[in-house]
Amino acid sequence: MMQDTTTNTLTSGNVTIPVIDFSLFTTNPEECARQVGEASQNIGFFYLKNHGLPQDLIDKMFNVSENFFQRPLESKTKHMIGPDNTGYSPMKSETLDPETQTQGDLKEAYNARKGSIDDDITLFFAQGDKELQAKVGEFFKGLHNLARNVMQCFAIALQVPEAAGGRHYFDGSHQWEASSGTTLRFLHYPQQTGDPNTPLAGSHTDYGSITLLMQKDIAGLEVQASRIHKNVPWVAAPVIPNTILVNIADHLQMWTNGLLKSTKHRVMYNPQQLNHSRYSIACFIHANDTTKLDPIPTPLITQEMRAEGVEFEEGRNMTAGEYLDWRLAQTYNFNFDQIPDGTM
Ligand SMILES: O=C(O)CCC(=O)C(=O)O
Ligand SMILES: [Fe+2]
Repeated sequence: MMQDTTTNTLTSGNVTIPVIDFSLFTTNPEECARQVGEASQNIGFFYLKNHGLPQDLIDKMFNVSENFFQRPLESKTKHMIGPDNTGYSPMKSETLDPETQTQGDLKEAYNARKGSIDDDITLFFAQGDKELQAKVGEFFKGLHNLARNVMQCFAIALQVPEAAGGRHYFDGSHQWEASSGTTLRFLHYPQQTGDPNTPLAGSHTDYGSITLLMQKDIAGLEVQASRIHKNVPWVAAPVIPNTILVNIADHLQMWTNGLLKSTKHRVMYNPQQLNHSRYSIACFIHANDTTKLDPIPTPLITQEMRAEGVEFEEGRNMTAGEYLDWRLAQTYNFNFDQIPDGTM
Protein backbone atom coordinates (compact mmCIF):
# COMPACT_ATOMS: atom_id res chain seq x y z
CA MET A 1 0.00 0.00 0.00
CA MET A 2 1.41 3.39 -0.89
CA GLN A 3 0.14 6.85 -1.45
CA ASP A 4 0.81 8.29 -4.86
CA THR A 5 0.63 12.04 -4.36
CA THR A 6 0.81 12.82 -8.06
CA THR A 7 -2.35 10.97 -9.02
CA ASN A 8 -4.11 11.14 -5.65
CA THR A 9 -4.83 7.46 -5.52
CA LEU A 10 -4.03 4.76 -3.01
CA THR A 11 -2.72 1.69 -4.69
CA SER A 12 -2.45 -1.93 -3.70
CA GLY A 13 -1.50 -3.95 -6.73
CA ASN A 14 -3.69 -2.58 -9.48
CA VAL A 15 -6.58 -1.70 -7.22
CA THR A 16 -7.13 1.91 -6.30
CA ILE A 17 -9.35 3.79 -3.90
CA PRO A 18 -9.37 7.28 -5.37
CA VAL A 19 -9.18 10.52 -3.39
CA ILE A 20 -11.57 13.07 -4.91
CA ASP A 21 -11.25 16.80 -4.27
CA PHE A 22 -14.83 17.75 -3.40
CA SER A 23 -14.20 21.47 -3.87
CA LEU A 24 -14.81 20.48 -7.53
CA PHE A 25 -18.48 20.11 -6.66
CA THR A 26 -18.65 23.91 -6.53
CA THR A 27 -16.12 24.80 -9.23
CA ASN A 28 -16.76 22.03 -11.75
CA PRO A 29 -19.69 19.74 -10.82
CA GLU A 30 -19.52 17.82 -14.11
CA GLU A 31 -15.91 16.81 -13.47
CA CYS A 32 -16.69 16.00 -9.84
CA ALA A 33 -19.58 13.79 -10.99
CA ARG A 34 -17.35 12.09 -13.53
CA GLN A 35 -14.81 11.14 -10.85
CA VAL A 36 -17.51 10.00 -8.43
CA GLY A 37 -19.20 7.95 -11.16
CA GLU A 38 -15.97 6.31 -12.24
CA ALA A 39 -14.98 5.30 -8.69
CA SER A 40 -18.46 3.96 -8.08
CA GLN A 41 -18.48 1.69 -11.11
CA ASN A 42 -15.10 0.28 -10.09
CA ILE A 43 -14.20 -0.25 -6.44
CA GLY A 44 -17.36 1.40 -5.04
CA PHE A 45 -15.36 3.41 -2.48
CA PHE A 46 -13.74 6.86 -2.66
CA TYR A 47 -12.25 9.38 -0.25
CA LEU A 48 -13.39 13.01 -0.28
CA LYS A 49 -11.00 15.78 0.65
CA ASN A 50 -12.15 19.40 1.00
CA HIS A 51 -15.55 18.01 1.93
CA GLY A 52 -16.53 21.12 3.89
CA LEU A 53 -17.12 19.61 7.34
CA PRO A 54 -14.96 21.39 9.92
CA GLN A 55 -12.25 19.08 11.29
CA ASP A 56 -12.68 20.47 14.82
CA LEU A 57 -16.33 19.37 14.76
CA ILE A 58 -15.29 15.86 13.67
CA ASP A 59 -12.63 15.78 16.42
CA LYS A 60 -15.22 16.87 18.98
CA MET A 61 -17.50 14.01 17.90
CA PHE A 62 -14.69 11.49 18.39
CA ASN A 63 -14.21 12.94 21.90
CA VAL A 64 -17.89 12.53 22.76
CA SER A 65 -17.71 8.99 21.46
CA GLU A 66 -14.64 8.12 23.57
CA ASN A 67 -16.26 9.56 26.69
CA PHE A 68 -19.42 7.61 26.07
CA PHE A 69 -17.75 4.23 25.52
CA GLN A 70 -15.55 4.68 28.61
CA ARG A 71 -18.65 4.65 30.80
CA PRO A 72 -19.46 1.51 32.78
CA LEU A 73 -21.58 -1.06 30.95
CA GLU A 74 -24.58 -0.55 33.26
CA SER A 75 -24.68 3.09 32.20
CA LYS A 76 -24.39 2.39 28.47
CA THR A 77 -27.10 -0.27 28.54
CA LYS A 78 -29.69 2.24 29.80
CA HIS A 79 -30.75 2.87 26.20
CA MET A 80 -30.41 -0.45 24.42
CA ILE A 81 -30.85 -0.75 20.68
CA GLY A 82 -34.13 -2.26 19.48
CA PRO A 83 -35.93 -2.71 16.18
CA ASP A 84 -35.97 1.10 15.81
CA ASN A 85 -32.15 0.84 15.42
CA THR A 86 -31.53 3.60 17.99
CA GLY A 87 -29.36 3.39 21.13
CA TYR A 88 -26.53 1.19 22.39
CA SER A 89 -25.50 -2.16 20.90
CA PRO A 90 -23.02 -4.09 23.07
CA MET A 91 -20.09 -6.30 22.08
CA LYS A 92 -21.09 -9.30 19.94
CA SER A 93 -24.73 -8.22 19.64
CA GLU A 94 -24.52 -7.68 15.88
CA THR A 95 -23.23 -10.28 13.42
CA LEU A 96 -22.66 -8.60 10.06
CA ASP A 97 -21.75 -11.84 8.30
CA PRO A 98 -24.04 -14.44 9.87
CA GLU A 99 -23.19 -17.09 7.26
CA THR A 100 -19.51 -17.34 8.18
CA GLN A 101 -18.99 -15.73 11.58
CA THR A 102 -18.88 -18.02 14.61
CA GLN A 103 -19.29 -15.13 17.07
CA GLY A 104 -20.75 -11.62 16.96
CA ASP A 105 -18.73 -8.55 15.93
CA LEU A 106 -16.07 -7.43 18.44
CA LYS A 107 -17.36 -3.89 18.60
CA GLU A 108 -19.85 -1.77 20.49
CA ALA A 109 -21.87 1.02 18.93
CA TYR A 110 -24.27 3.85 19.61
CA ASN A 111 -26.86 4.83 17.02
CA ALA A 112 -28.60 8.17 16.71
CA ARG A 113 -31.47 8.64 14.27
CA LYS A 114 -32.69 11.88 12.73
CA GLY A 115 -35.90 11.61 14.71
CA SER A 116 -34.06 11.06 18.01
CA ILE A 117 -31.49 13.81 17.71
CA ASP A 118 -33.38 16.24 19.98
CA ASP A 119 -34.43 13.51 22.41
CA ASP A 120 -33.18 12.34 25.77
CA ILE A 121 -31.41 9.44 24.05
CA THR A 122 -28.98 11.77 22.30
CA LEU A 123 -28.72 13.99 25.38
CA PHE A 124 -27.72 10.88 27.31
CA PHE A 125 -25.05 10.11 24.70
CA ALA A 126 -23.78 13.73 25.00
CA GLN A 127 -23.31 13.29 28.80
CA GLY A 128 -26.35 15.47 29.55
CA ASP A 129 -24.63 18.48 27.93
CA LYS A 130 -27.22 20.32 25.78
CA GLU A 131 -24.61 22.29 23.86
CA LEU A 132 -22.83 19.08 22.93
CA GLN A 133 -26.14 17.49 21.96
CA ALA A 134 -26.74 20.44 19.60
CA LYS A 135 -23.26 19.84 18.11
CA VAL A 136 -24.16 16.18 17.44
CA GLY A 137 -27.24 17.47 15.60
CA GLU A 138 -25.17 20.01 13.63
CA PHE A 139 -22.68 17.27 12.70
CA PHE A 140 -25.44 14.88 11.59
CA LYS A 141 -27.13 17.57 9.47
CA GLY A 142 -23.77 18.57 7.96
CA LEU A 143 -23.11 14.97 6.92
CA HIS A 144 -26.62 14.64 5.52
CA ASN A 145 -26.15 17.78 3.48
CA LEU A 146 -22.80 16.54 2.15
CA ALA A 147 -24.47 13.25 1.22
CA ARG A 148 -27.19 15.09 -0.72
CA ASN A 149 -24.46 16.86 -2.71
CA VAL A 150 -22.73 13.53 -3.39
CA MET A 151 -26.11 12.16 -4.54
CA GLN A 152 -26.31 15.08 -7.00
CA CYS A 153 -23.03 13.84 -8.45
CA PHE A 154 -24.59 10.41 -8.95
CA ALA A 155 -27.61 11.91 -10.70
CA ILE A 156 -25.30 13.88 -13.03
CA ALA A 157 -23.06 10.84 -13.67
CA LEU A 158 -26.13 8.67 -14.37
CA GLN A 159 -27.46 11.28 -16.81
CA VAL A 160 -30.89 11.33 -15.23
CA PRO A 161 -33.08 13.24 -17.74
CA GLU A 162 -34.07 16.80 -16.82
CA ALA A 163 -37.73 15.82 -17.07
CA ALA A 164 -37.18 13.33 -14.23
CA GLY A 165 -35.34 15.87 -12.05
CA GLY A 166 -31.85 15.90 -13.58
CA ARG A 167 -29.12 16.44 -10.99
CA HIS A 168 -31.81 16.95 -8.33
CA TYR A 169 -33.34 13.52 -8.95
CA PHE A 170 -32.39 12.17 -5.49
CA ASP A 171 -33.15 15.35 -3.51
CA GLY A 172 -36.80 14.46 -2.89
CA SER A 173 -36.03 10.91 -1.77
CA HIS A 174 -33.33 12.07 0.69
CA GLN A 175 -35.05 14.65 2.83
CA TRP A 176 -33.88 15.41 6.33
CA GLU A 177 -37.50 15.92 7.42
CA ALA A 178 -38.79 12.62 5.99
CA SER A 179 -38.88 9.37 7.91
CA SER A 180 -35.95 7.20 6.81
CA GLY A 181 -33.40 4.72 8.09
CA THR A 182 -30.63 7.35 8.02
CA THR A 183 -28.45 6.67 11.06
CA LEU A 184 -25.42 8.26 12.67
CA ARG A 185 -23.39 5.48 14.27
CA PHE A 186 -20.49 5.82 16.68
CA LEU A 187 -18.34 2.69 16.74
CA HIS A 188 -15.76 1.43 19.21
CA TYR A 189 -13.53 -1.60 18.67
CA PRO A 190 -11.98 -1.97 22.14
CA GLN A 191 -8.34 -2.57 22.85
CA GLN A 192 -7.89 -6.34 22.56
CA THR A 193 -5.64 -9.20 21.69
CA GLY A 194 -6.67 -10.78 18.45
CA ASP A 195 -5.90 -12.87 15.48
CA PRO A 196 -5.20 -10.96 12.25
CA ASN A 197 -7.53 -13.38 10.46
CA THR A 198 -10.51 -12.70 12.66
CA PRO A 199 -12.83 -9.94 11.56
CA LEU A 200 -13.91 -7.48 14.24
CA ALA A 201 -16.83 -6.64 11.96
CA GLY A 202 -17.86 -9.31 9.46
CA SER A 203 -17.93 -8.84 5.71
CA HIS A 204 -21.09 -7.01 4.58
CA THR A 205 -22.56 -4.39 2.31
CA ASP A 206 -24.32 -1.33 3.77
CA TYR A 207 -28.10 -1.13 3.55
CA GLY A 208 -28.78 2.46 2.44
CA SER A 209 -27.86 4.73 -0.50
CA ILE A 210 -24.34 5.73 0.53
CA THR A 211 -22.28 5.67 3.73
CA LEU A 212 -19.93 8.40 4.92
CA LEU A 213 -17.18 7.07 7.19
CA MET A 214 -14.63 8.75 9.43
CA GLN A 215 -11.87 6.65 10.99
CA LYS A 216 -9.47 7.72 13.73
CA ASP A 217 -5.82 6.71 14.09
CA ILE A 218 -6.12 2.93 13.78
CA ALA A 219 -6.72 1.33 10.40
CA GLY A 220 -8.51 -1.98 9.94
CA LEU A 221 -11.13 -1.45 7.26
CA GLU A 222 -10.76 -3.65 4.17
CA VAL A 223 -12.67 -3.45 0.93
CA GLN A 224 -13.40 -6.37 -1.37
CA ALA A 225 -11.44 -5.88 -4.57
CA SER A 226 -11.81 -9.28 -6.20
CA ARG A 227 -14.64 -8.05 -8.40
CA ILE A 228 -12.32 -5.68 -10.25
CA HIS A 229 -9.03 -7.53 -9.83
CA LYS A 230 -9.17 -11.26 -9.37
CA ASN A 231 -5.73 -11.50 -7.72
CA VAL A 232 -6.47 -8.92 -5.03
CA PRO A 233 -9.17 -10.21 -2.71
CA TRP A 234 -9.15 -7.30 -0.23
CA VAL A 235 -7.64 -3.84 -0.32
CA ALA A 236 -6.99 -1.78 2.82
CA ALA A 237 -8.85 1.50 3.26
CA PRO A 238 -6.40 3.32 5.51
CA VAL A 239 -7.00 6.38 7.66
CA ILE A 240 -6.27 9.48 5.56
CA PRO A 241 -6.39 12.63 7.71
CA ASN A 242 -8.97 15.27 6.75
CA THR A 243 -10.91 13.01 4.43
CA ILE A 244 -14.28 11.29 4.58
CA LEU A 245 -14.58 7.86 3.00
CA VAL A 246 -17.72 7.30 0.93
CA ASN A 247 -19.09 3.97 -0.19
CA ILE A 248 -21.93 2.90 -2.40
CA ALA A 249 -24.58 0.97 -0.53
CA ASP A 250 -27.40 -1.35 -1.57
CA HIS A 251 -30.04 1.19 -2.68
CA LEU A 252 -27.73 2.62 -5.34
CA GLN A 253 -26.84 -0.83 -6.59
CA MET A 254 -30.52 -1.71 -6.87
CA TRP A 255 -31.51 1.63 -8.44
CA THR A 256 -28.82 1.14 -11.10
CA ASN A 257 -29.30 -2.59 -11.46
CA GLY A 258 -25.70 -3.27 -10.56
CA LEU A 259 -24.04 -0.55 -12.63
CA LEU A 260 -22.85 1.02 -9.36
CA LYS A 261 -21.37 -1.40 -6.85
CA SER A 262 -22.35 -1.87 -3.23
CA THR A 263 -18.95 -3.24 -2.25
CA LYS A 264 -18.42 -5.71 0.56
CA HIS A 265 -16.15 -4.55 3.35
CA ARG A 266 -15.06 -5.71 6.79
CA VAL A 267 -12.97 -4.58 9.75
CA MET A 268 -9.96 -6.76 10.57
CA TYR A 269 -7.88 -6.92 13.72
CA ASN A 270 -4.98 -4.47 13.69
CA PRO A 271 -2.02 -5.35 15.99
CA GLN A 272 -1.97 -1.71 17.16
CA GLN A 273 -5.12 -2.62 19.06
CA LEU A 274 -3.04 -4.41 21.65
CA ASN A 275 -2.55 -0.96 23.15
CA HIS A 276 -5.24 1.19 21.53
CA SER A 277 -8.94 1.26 20.91
CA ARG A 278 -10.17 1.85 17.37
CA TYR A 279 -12.93 4.43 16.83
CA SER A 280 -14.93 5.19 13.72
CA ILE A 281 -18.10 7.14 12.92
CA ALA A 282 -20.41 6.05 10.11
CA CYS A 283 -23.34 8.00 8.71
CA PHE A 284 -25.62 5.61 6.85
CA ILE A 285 -27.70 7.62 4.42
CA HIS A 286 -30.98 5.98 3.49
CA ALA A 287 -33.71 7.04 1.10
CA ASN A 288 -37.07 8.00 2.61
CA ASP A 289 -38.86 4.91 3.95
CA THR A 290 -41.47 5.00 1.18
CA THR A 291 -38.96 5.11 -1.73
CA LYS A 292 -39.02 2.11 -4.07
CA LEU A 293 -35.77 0.32 -4.85
CA ASP A 294 -36.54 -0.36 -8.52
CA PRO A 295 -34.25 0.87 -11.34
CA ILE A 296 -34.30 4.64 -11.84
CA PRO A 297 -34.56 6.59 -15.13
CA THR A 298 -31.09 6.64 -16.66
CA PRO A 299 -30.03 5.92 -20.22
CA LEU A 300 -27.06 3.98 -18.82
CA ILE A 301 -29.30 1.10 -17.80
CA THR A 302 -30.55 -0.69 -20.88
CA GLN A 303 -33.87 -2.51 -21.13
CA GLU A 304 -31.98 -5.83 -20.98
CA MET A 305 -30.15 -4.78 -17.82
CA ARG A 306 -33.44 -3.75 -16.24
CA ALA A 307 -34.94 -7.13 -17.06
CA GLU A 308 -31.91 -9.07 -15.84
CA GLY A 309 -32.00 -7.91 -12.23
CA VAL A 310 -28.37 -8.74 -11.40
CA GLU A 311 -28.20 -8.90 -7.62
CA PHE A 312 -30.27 -8.14 -4.53
CA GLU A 313 -33.23 -9.88 -6.10
CA GLU A 314 -34.73 -9.94 -2.59
CA GLY A 315 -34.89 -6.15 -2.50
CA ARG A 316 -37.06 -5.94 -5.60
CA ASN A 317 -40.54 -4.56 -4.94
CA MET A 318 -39.48 -3.47 -1.47
CA THR A 319 -39.41 0.08 -0.21
CA ALA A 320 -36.29 1.45 1.50
CA GLY A 321 -38.03 1.11 4.88
CA GLU A 322 -39.03 -2.53 4.29
CA TYR A 323 -35.55 -3.39 3.06
CA LEU A 324 -33.89 -1.99 6.21
CA ASP A 325 -36.21 -3.93 8.51
CA TRP A 326 -35.45 -7.08 6.55
CA ARG A 327 -31.66 -6.63 6.72
CA LEU A 328 -31.63 -5.72 10.43
CA ALA A 329 -33.67 -8.81 11.27
CA GLN A 330 -30.91 -10.95 9.72
CA THR A 331 -27.96 -9.42 11.56
CA TYR A 332 -29.25 -8.51 15.04
CA ASN A 333 -30.37 -10.39 18.02
CA PHE A 334 -32.63 -7.88 19.74
CA ASN A 335 -33.36 -10.26 22.58
CA PHE A 336 -31.43 -8.62 25.38
CA ASP A 337 -32.88 -10.61 28.29
CA GLN A 338 -29.30 -11.54 28.90
CA ILE A 339 -27.25 -8.42 28.41
CA PRO A 340 -23.73 -9.35 27.30
CA ASP A 341 -21.23 -8.62 30.04
CA GLY A 342 -18.95 -6.57 27.79
CA THR A 343 -16.17 -9.13 27.83
CA MET A 344 -14.80 -10.98 24.84
O1 LIG B 1 -15.63 0.84 11.44
C1 LIG B 1 -15.45 0.89 10.22
O2 LIG B 1 -14.40 1.35 9.75
C2 LIG B 1 -16.49 0.40 9.25
C3 LIG B 1 -17.79 0.03 9.89
C4 LIG B 1 -18.81 -0.48 8.92
O3 LIG B 1 -18.52 -0.87 7.82
C5 LIG B 1 -20.23 -0.50 9.31
O4 LIG B 1 -20.55 -0.30 10.50
O5 LIG B 1 -21.08 -0.72 8.43
FE1 LIG C 1 -20.31 -1.05 6.58
